[in-house]
Amino acid sequence: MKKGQIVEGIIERVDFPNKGILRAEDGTRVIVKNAIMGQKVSAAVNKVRKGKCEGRLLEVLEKSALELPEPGCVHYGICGGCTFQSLPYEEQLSMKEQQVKDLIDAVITEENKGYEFLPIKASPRPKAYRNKMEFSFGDEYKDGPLALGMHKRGSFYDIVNVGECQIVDEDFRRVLKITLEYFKERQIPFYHKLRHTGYLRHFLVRKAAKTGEILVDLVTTTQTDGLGAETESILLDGWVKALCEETYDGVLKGILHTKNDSVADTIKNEGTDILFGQDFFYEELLDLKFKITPFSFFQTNSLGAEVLYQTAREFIGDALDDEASQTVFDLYSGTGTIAQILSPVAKKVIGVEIVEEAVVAARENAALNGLTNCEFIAGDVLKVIDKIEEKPDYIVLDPPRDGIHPKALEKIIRYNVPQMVYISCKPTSLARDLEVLQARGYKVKKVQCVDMFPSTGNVETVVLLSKGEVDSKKIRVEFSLEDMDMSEFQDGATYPQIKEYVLEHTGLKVSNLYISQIKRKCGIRVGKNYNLPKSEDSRQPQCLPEKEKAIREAFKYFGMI
Ligand SMILES: C[S@@+](CC[C@H](N)C(=O)[O-])C[C@H]1O[C@@H](n2cnc3c(N)ncnc32)[C@H](O)[C@@H]1O
Repeated sequence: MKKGQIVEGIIERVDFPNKGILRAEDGTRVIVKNAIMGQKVSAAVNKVRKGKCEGRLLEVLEKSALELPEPGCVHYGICGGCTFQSLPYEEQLSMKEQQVKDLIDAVITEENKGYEFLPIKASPRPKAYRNKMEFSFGDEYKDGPLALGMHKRGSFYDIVNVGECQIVDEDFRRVLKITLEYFKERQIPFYHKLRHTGYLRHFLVRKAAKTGEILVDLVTTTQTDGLGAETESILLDGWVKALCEETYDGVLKGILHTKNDSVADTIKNEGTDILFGQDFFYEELLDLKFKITPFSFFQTNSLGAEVLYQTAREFIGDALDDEASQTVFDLYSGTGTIAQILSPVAKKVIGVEIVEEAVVAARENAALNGLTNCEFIAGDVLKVIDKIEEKPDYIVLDPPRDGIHPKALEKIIRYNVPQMVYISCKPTSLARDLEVLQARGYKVKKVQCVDMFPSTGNVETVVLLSKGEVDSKKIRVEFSLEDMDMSEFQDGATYPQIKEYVLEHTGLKVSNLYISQIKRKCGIRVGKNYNLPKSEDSRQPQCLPEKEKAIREAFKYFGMI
């Protein structure tokens, strides 16, 4: 198989999250992203590495028998947001369930083979389920009119207007439409990612499912020279007026303006002004109230989150015997949702979360809910757990997509608690961490998927882990980092892994050359002659400071520095 070759075939299956597998005529398996099981497609091979072949979807030649006659959204196929909109919801659920089961079965040890894989739980709303969207400004095609919506499928630059988006409700669509029309009429320039010029970048909308409260945030650069006769404050005042006039009274709680001049294509908080109202809103989950600020983590499907937390609570309920005397650790606690849900059944809950703003919100939320046995600590789990004096009887883990840092996982395992619940939003990282946990004596008891992201390839998984019959308090378990399979993380963290991490966390694309430059700066071994200049005085492009920072962050994550 060669790069550039065109292949045709039927998609045999789809691996997590959206990797269609096509069997080419010569028997080679080609990964075709965004294809659906049963579709006949053509693809252009764009990567051939170590026996793995990837292709870019060119055309769907024949629909799959599984697909609906009409997809559920007019933007389907163009918008990069939803891959599985054309599959009936039941099919989406069984596909995700199978993908997670396959990933877990591939790592499950012989003695854990009898674990219970419970049927997937559906999102209470398969449509209009999101409480948060990050829309981008751009043009629909080169030098086309202003657009505000999602990235086109497979494009880093082009934006598609998503005025009829089905995974949000009418209020999202209304504020989106008002905002696009307002800035389009005034011909306000969008931030051009290649030229680094322009003003409008992103539009963040959050709406609570239970309270109906809305918070919006316009993210711009500080480049106000393109605003013509209008000064920035007149322009923004007009936008606020337009939103307030056309949005129902009382539900629009705050209109914010965030300035961000970073090269990375992610929403960052470099200073936020309140243009109207307040910079927070309230949501309710399982009879508890939560204050949410623009940049702190909160599950994006509120009703689905209730199902997720209920599932975790049921698993924990099975495990906590003498509830009133147990100390529970909620690691990676965000705004403290899980801690507060567990508070009534524990002596004390300690949450650890890296985002300071989320910790402040968690404390406020606990007070708001009248809970007095929750403590929240700001910092990296890896470091904070060395400083906590109390020992947990029970641990709940809800890490970010990359899973748990191996050194943090080691420290967590050292607590030797009899039971843990692991909530994961990325089954591939979950499977990796389960391998370590099993090797350290944890048994996988139960696994259940909860669909929080209908029409997309993502899914949450809840796992109950147990030390089995072993009385953990009497056993001293010795292990060291040398015993662990750290190959994925040590200076062996591969270039593709570093690139993926940087892209996922900052939106920046970095080259092998830049990674190797920063490796050298950090004193990390670089493969012999890897991207060395051909001669001493030859000039190579130098890594921009922002990309250097992102690469260093990745090195830190992988424990390389
Ligand atoms: C999937 S969220 C879970 C949040 C919370 N449990 C919930 O359900 O709302 C993961 C959280 O881990 C936090 N986080 C990421 N890396 C961390 C680290 N190294 N130490 C502590 N928290 C971290 C993120 O900021 C985020 O709030």
